[in-house]
Amino acid sequence: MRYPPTLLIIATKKLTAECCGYPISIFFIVVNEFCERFSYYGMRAVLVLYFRYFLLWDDDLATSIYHAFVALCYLTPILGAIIADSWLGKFKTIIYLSIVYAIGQVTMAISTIHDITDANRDGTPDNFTFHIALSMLGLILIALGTGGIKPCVAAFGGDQFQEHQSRQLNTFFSVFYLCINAGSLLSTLITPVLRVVFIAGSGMYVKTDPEGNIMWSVCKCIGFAIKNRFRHRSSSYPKREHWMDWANEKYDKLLIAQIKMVLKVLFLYIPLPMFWTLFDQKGSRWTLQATTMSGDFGAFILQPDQMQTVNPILILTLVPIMDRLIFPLIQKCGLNFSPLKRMTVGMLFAAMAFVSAALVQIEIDKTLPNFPSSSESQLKVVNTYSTTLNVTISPNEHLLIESFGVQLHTSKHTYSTISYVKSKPREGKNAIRRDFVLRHGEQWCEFSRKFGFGASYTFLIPSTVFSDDCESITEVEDMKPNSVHMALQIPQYFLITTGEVMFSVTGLQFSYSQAPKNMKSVLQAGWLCTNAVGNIIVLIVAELGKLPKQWAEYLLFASLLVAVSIIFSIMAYFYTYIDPAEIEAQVRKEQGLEPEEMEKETLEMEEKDEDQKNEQGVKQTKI
Ligand SMILES: CC(C)C[C@H](NC(=O)[C@@H](N)CC(C)C)C(=O)O
Repeated sequence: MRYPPTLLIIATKKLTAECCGYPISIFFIVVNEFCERFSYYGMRAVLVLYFRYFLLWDDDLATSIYHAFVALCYLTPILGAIIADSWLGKFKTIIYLSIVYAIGQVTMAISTIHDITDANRDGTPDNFTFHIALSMLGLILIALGTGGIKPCVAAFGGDQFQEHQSRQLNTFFSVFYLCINAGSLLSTLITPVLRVVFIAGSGMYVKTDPEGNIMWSVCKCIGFAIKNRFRHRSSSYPKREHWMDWANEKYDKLLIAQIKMVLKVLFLYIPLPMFWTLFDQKGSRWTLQATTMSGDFGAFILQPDQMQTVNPILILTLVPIMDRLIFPLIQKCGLNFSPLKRMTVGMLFAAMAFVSAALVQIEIDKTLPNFPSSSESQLKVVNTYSTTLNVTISPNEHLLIESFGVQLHTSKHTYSTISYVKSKPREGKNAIRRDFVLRHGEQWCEFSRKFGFGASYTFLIPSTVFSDDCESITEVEDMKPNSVHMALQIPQYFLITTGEVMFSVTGLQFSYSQAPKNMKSVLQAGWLCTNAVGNIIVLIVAELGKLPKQWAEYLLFASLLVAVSIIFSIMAYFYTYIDPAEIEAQVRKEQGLEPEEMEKETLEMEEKDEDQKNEQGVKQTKI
């Protein structure tokens, strides 16, 4: 059916100002995302330290609450999407939830002021319950804010593009991802929150109206289809093409078609959390791995947690390389590297990253001392006597003996235990050189020592220490310095980030392109939920305990992801890419309805193209 030209020129979609083919409003959206991620990652970077050193929680509790918070941040997008798509629209949802977000950050900041409850001014809060309650409230508000706006911002960005800007729309998601990572990278350096920028662009946005309580209608429609199917379960009723067609009696064909599209994509998401389970271990297992490595890069010393910044740095370089070089090259070679294939390859890269982490771990394990197990004891014997002594230890097969510094002979002599070390010093601590000053009344002496990262030392101070100016101090190396360099983690970071570019950037884009117009935020929320589930899996694995050997755990995760990627590739094989707008137009046509304004515009564009092709030079004006 063709429409008369008078109808075709009715374009109600707001005409957006363009720059290099992109709507100008996009600028405000990507800057907003930059600021939001800046604020989020800036706070997240110090969260575990806050739990550990301010609230004085132990490592396990701090890690669990941290992952629970991250999971909550990626679950709340469902709420944000419902509010946006059914009630407020994306623009207002972003504004209102940003306010919630800002209140959360302020609450969190107040919770860190220990003076509030430190009545005796001893530097320690007197009422931990107050600080814990306030910080939990702050975190919940932040999770609501960040999670709530996250699915809307990506979808809102996508909404700014018109039909003829599909190439720019794809690039937008890459630029969007670049901003996420630039924001997270810079947040470690600077802190102001500049979310005002988003409101500044208000007049330029295409603001699509929410279409009523869409989520409620979706739930009712699905519920009805299931009930109706059950009622007609007898074989005497003819089968229908899709189980959602059992809602035909009561619900609009268009809504049913839209639900089918969303369900198809959500089904495809089922195996995806496994990718995030591996990806999010950068912040936990990989950082712990880095604590047993040397961060001495000569010109600078890298702390284990700083190693994580390699990820956003690599994103900033890899996204343009992939977009401009690798993907076009693959296309030129005639290979069809479709979005779902990219995501599968992304998963395989993440699995390879874990194999690389396992290899590094094996190297590290070779350098680690033998720590006593629960059925063993560790004994250190230091001979400070002037001659060699013979030490006899009664036979005991469970005794693990190590001697340090001075000679130890096992024969007949008593020995003394100096210290007991169960693990490597945390966070790879130990500065390169330390100066010590020993004082006793008026007497003092000074000495200086060079230490290795992750090493542990004992100093034996004899009674003659002040008379020989600290010369007689004996240094005992309890534990050797970390000898495996942190640079060895770079390959695993490179592999996981390459995987991320293929998986995450593509997933973001795919979720937008396959969603019906009124459910774009919902699918973005579904996509973000895969991350939440991934974090919950990390939580469960961390709580259930791990394999005795860390490298084996890395290999287990790698194998699981390979298995999941095979399942995903099979599911992807049966997935047919759709153009939601086309399907919606077709259903409308079948129902004898007028095409939507958007579609009129599409038709207008098509008309234009046709006109140009025919070289008729007929110009159409939009009013
Ligand atoms: C897509 C999201 C689940 C995660 C995304 N994260 C990243 O882009 C990371 N490379 C950032 C890095 C600092 C961990 C996000 O939107 O934050």
